[in-house]
Amino acid sequence: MKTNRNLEVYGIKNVTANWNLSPEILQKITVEKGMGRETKNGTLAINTGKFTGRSPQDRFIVKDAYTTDKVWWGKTNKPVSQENFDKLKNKVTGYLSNKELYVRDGFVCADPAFKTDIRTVTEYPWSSSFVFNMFLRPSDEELANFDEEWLVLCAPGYVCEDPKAYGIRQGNFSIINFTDKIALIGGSAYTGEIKKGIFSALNLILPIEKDVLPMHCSANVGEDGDTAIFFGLSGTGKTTLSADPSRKLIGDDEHGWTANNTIFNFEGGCYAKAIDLTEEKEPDIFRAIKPGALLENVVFDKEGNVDYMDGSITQNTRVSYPIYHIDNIAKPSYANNPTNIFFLTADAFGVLPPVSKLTPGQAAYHFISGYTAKVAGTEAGITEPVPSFSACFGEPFMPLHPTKYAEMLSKKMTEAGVNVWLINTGWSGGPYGTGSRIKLKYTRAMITEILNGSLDTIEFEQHPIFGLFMPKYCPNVPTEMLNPMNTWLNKGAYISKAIHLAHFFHLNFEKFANEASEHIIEGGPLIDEHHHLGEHF
Ligand SMILES: Nc1ncnc2c1ncn2[C@@H]1O[C@H](COP(=O)(O)OP(=O)(O)O)[C@@H](O)[C@H]1O
Ligand SMILES: C=C(OP(=O)(O)O)C(=O)O
Ligand SMILES: [Mn+2]
Repeated sequence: MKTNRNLEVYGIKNVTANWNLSPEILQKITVEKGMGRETKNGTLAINTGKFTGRSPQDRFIVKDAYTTDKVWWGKTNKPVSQENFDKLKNKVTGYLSNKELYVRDGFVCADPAFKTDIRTVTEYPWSSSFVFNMFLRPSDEELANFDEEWLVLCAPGYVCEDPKAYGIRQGNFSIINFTDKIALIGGSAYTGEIKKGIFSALNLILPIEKDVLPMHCSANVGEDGDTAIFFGLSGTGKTTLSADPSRKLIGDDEHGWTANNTIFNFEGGCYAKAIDLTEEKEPDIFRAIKPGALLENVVFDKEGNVDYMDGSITQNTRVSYPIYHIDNIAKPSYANNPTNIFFLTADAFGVLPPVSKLTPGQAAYHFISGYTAKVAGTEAGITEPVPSFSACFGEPFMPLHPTKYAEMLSKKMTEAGVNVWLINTGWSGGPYGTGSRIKLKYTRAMITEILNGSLDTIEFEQHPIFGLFMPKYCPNVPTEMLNPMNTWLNKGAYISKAIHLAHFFHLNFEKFANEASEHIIEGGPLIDEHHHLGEHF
């Protein structure tokens, strides 16, 4: 059934709807309305207002017959009733009525077998530019056959005045309704809520209905067709490290792994961090910032020169652009099974080795644990790195129990015979504040050498506390940094910090211990929960 172009069916009345405007026109409108400005090279720059990052505490899922038994309810997936959702949706559609709105019909999932049409109705013109950049852009034919499956309603200007009466926490909210297939966003203009809302929806639908493993990862593919994927929480390097001129980019944030031994991108664009961006360090991303891209919360002077070092609005300055702003891309955005999987973690303690190889048990353990330090900005209230565990390297977006995803991943990894690596893109030489962040050029070199097969013949040594296997040598990387203990002045301090972190791992894993098999539990740190060192020490 084809969808017609009538917003009244959603309860949005008497509007001037601007349908599928081009990025050029949206940019013109945004500037004319004083909602944004052009930087020196003609890129549109806007401010997202009060929210410059996602607000995970205000993310809800409607608890109903479809979701009740499927969702892993708790702090991450908070329930809201159908009744409250309906009331709030009425408020939002009432608010959006009598306005000039921007509607975009696009889709997600680059593999045609999973194509899902999405209509996004936004209050602001530049939100529609974001959607153009980030979702997949239908051809004329696809547009003519557009068959709306999901609806995103994005009303940043609507702030709920009486949140308690609607079962929500505060004025802003992001709610997913799986039965009505609606993502309802109010009170926040942060564009990441739009993409991560639909991602969260796919993270339940795809594994349950389509036997596809959804992954919070970036992906690229080499000339020989060898695919690499990079899991990691926000700020760990998915976008940066997947933009590698020698490999074709598949996508920077959200992918599915199918039962047919392929992986595909959900999106049609990239959403990169812009803080401290330089052309020298990140040439592909820097050059992707041209007309069509959308800069968020960056600071620039009267002439429009952007100062990427300036984090005075937020550390989470961002830019979205369609994937074709990157030169070397896979077309369409899919490829065969990965041969290498990288788990990216930004360890704020300076404990984890910059590169290590994981056994299957360790891979499952670290995937379920999802250790990283949250870096400043992407989530409200985070201003300096905080150690955290986020199951599947993406807990805020995963509606199902983490072991569901872990089981699928384990099975696929074994079938595909893939190598799994843990890459610490965070600190070495001591904790955040005393040590320094591992240089991007060294992290890139480690990944390049792994992908070239240089580490296939290298000897590994086992980390005494984490049990991880660290290469003794890696071309183009200083040898002394490969074992993190060497980078600390005080070895005793290193060992006690490592034990401290191992203890955090054990504490966090307790909640999964009942579900996890012996072989997964053995993939954890070698010391037991009472700080006793194992035989390897
Ligand atoms: N060794 C490193 N590896 C990866 N990124 C690094 C490294 N050192 C610093 N960075 C910076 O960390 C940030 C990583 O962010 P990004 O790639 O956007 O992460 P994600 O896509 O996982 O959210 C970038 O700003 C990058 O320049
Ligand atoms: C856009 C986001 O993703 P990431 O930081 O992982 O790129 C986000 O988490 O808001
Ligand atoms: Mn990213």
